[in-house]
Formats: sequence, C-alpha cells, structure tokens
Amino acid sequence: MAASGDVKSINELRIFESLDDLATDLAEYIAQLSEVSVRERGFFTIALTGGSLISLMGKLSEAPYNKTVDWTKWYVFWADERAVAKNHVDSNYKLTKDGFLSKKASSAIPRVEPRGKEIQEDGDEVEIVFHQGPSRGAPLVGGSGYSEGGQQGGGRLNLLGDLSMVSVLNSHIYSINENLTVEEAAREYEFMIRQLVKVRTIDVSESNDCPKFDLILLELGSDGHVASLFPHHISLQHKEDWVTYITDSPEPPPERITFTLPVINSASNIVMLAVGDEKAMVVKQVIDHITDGLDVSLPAKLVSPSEGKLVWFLDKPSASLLNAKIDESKQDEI
Ligand SMILES: O=C1O[C@H](COP(=O)(O)O)[C@@H](O)[C@H](O)[C@H]1O
Repeated sequence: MAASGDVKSINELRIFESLDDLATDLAEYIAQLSEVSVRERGFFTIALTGGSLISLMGKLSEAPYNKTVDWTKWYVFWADERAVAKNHVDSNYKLTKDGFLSKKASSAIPRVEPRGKEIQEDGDEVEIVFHQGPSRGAPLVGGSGYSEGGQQGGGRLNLLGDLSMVSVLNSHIYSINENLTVEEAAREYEFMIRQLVKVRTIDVSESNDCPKFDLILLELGSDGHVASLFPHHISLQHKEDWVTYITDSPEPPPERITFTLPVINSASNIVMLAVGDEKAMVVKQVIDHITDGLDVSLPAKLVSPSEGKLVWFLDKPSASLLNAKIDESKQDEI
C-alpha cells in the first residue's frame, strides 16, 4: 500500500461520459459491496457524506436494487455532519433522508462498460474503467449518537409489503445528535461507534483497532477537503479520536463533526466522488501532482486506505485536466 498522499494509493479511476452513467455504476458498485459484506459478515456498514453524492446514489432505490439489496443488513452512518437541526437545509442527514432513505422507486437497469487502463506519471498502473455512451449492461445478481429506532422504536421495514423503497431499518440509521454541543455530539457519536465495534457490527482494523467501515463515501470539495477535514486544519492531525469536531469551518456552517483520517483510512472501501468542471483543477492537483510526505493543503491526498480499496468516480468534466494516459490497446481486454 502506498504512503499517504501518494497517487499510488488510488486503486481505480472510473471516468464516465455522463452523470447518469456514473450514477448507474455507483449504484451497482455499492450494491455489490453490500452483497459481499452481508455474505461475509452479516452486515453492511456504510458512512455517507453530503453534496451531490446522495442524489448520485439514488439509483439504489430503483429496480433491481430496491428488491435485491438486503436493506435490513444496512447500518448507515455519517462521516461528517453539520451542527444544525435535522430539518435544516444544511443537514447531511436531511439531504440523505429526503434524497435517498425515503425515496420511491422507478425502474432503471444498471449498466457497466469497462474500457481501459491508465499509466500514472510515476509509471504505476492504475486500473481505469472508462465508461461511455448509452449504457448497456447487466442487473445485479444476488442479492445522535443515537439511531433513528432509538427515537421511534422499530423501523420501517416493509419486506413483505411495499418493496419500492430503500428499506433500511430506522434502528440502523445512526444520525448525529442535534441536541448536544458539537463537542458532546462528536464524543457521543464516537462512543456509539465503539459499542458497535465491540459487538462487531462494525468491523475492526487489525492494525490500529479503528472501526473498519465496509464503505465510506466521500465527495471531493473544491478546496480539496473531504468529509469536514479542511486544508491545513488541526483536525487533520487527530490520530487518537475517531470522531472529532470543528468550530471554524471555512465553508458554512462553521460547526461540524467529522470522522478523522485514521477512521477514513481504515475503511474496507472508500469511494471518492467528484463531478463538474469546477472540480477539474482540484482533481488534477490531488491525482496528478505527486507530493512528498503529508500534504495538508489537500486533505483528499491524505485519503489512503491502509488495508482497503480506494476507487474514484469522476465525470468527464471533472477529469478533463488529468494527465491520464489511457492505454487504448488494452481497452477491449477489460
Ligand atoms: O461540506 C461538505 O462538502 C463536501 C462536498 O464539497 P462541495 O465542494 O462539493 O460542496 C461534502 O462531501 C461534505 O460531506 C460536506 O459536509
């Protein structure tokens, strides 16, 4: 595994012709990870963030996933949250609930078209899957500091009835407590995660005892931030805490809670998402520019799973400035 900040830590770049293709493949990827985790561990622990990520994973609520994903085994967390009320427009919880967890289905079919490989500037080969054109492919086979169930008792499991919704149990949705100070909320969230690690609902990293989420989904901010880990911020140095807080976010709102880097880098799988041409420069800086040591000016460069896999999902505009050299001769082999 490559050192932090080294581009070699990226295991795969996926670049898509359209947002629709990206969303289709993202849903398929998450569904496959869910299937593997449920088969191997009996649970799927997924940590979400905000931004356009939530709408881009919306196809999971559509056919076939609405019926094939074992939603009852999902445990949902937030890798970062803004310290606002849960019904506030800035809340990542609200974004997820409105845009995903309570979404009705339609009937799209996921498609994947793998195309090539990329040779990085340093000579390392990164698997690259280049997606283009109208999709064609196969449907998936197989299948507050407190949880929502803590408030309401029971979930909205509807396995026997309406299958058209994302049927995650309310008791498996671990939102951050809006009624505490940001410091208390971070502490309480970490405590709750520790309890779930203790009983192995959340897996554990053997190398550092950190929680090992099955999947953490991150979106690259224009300034290179991920979750609520911002450039040059002291929180980038936090090694002991699993969850920390900030009160001086450069982007509003100022108070936020975030997973620390050791937790992010202990995940089994990390998805890094960036879309739109406004992300093109920062994508280039993070992927193409090789730096020595810890580059605290671009937190996304510090995302480097110690045992897991990091896959980038980009659309063409966000990837437009990359020095990606696509090996055309290999495109048909993949
Ligand atoms: O503040 C946040 O921003 C990122 C996405 O960055 P943006 O520049 O696209 O708005 C998001 O992933 C993160 O969860 C959130 O809190």
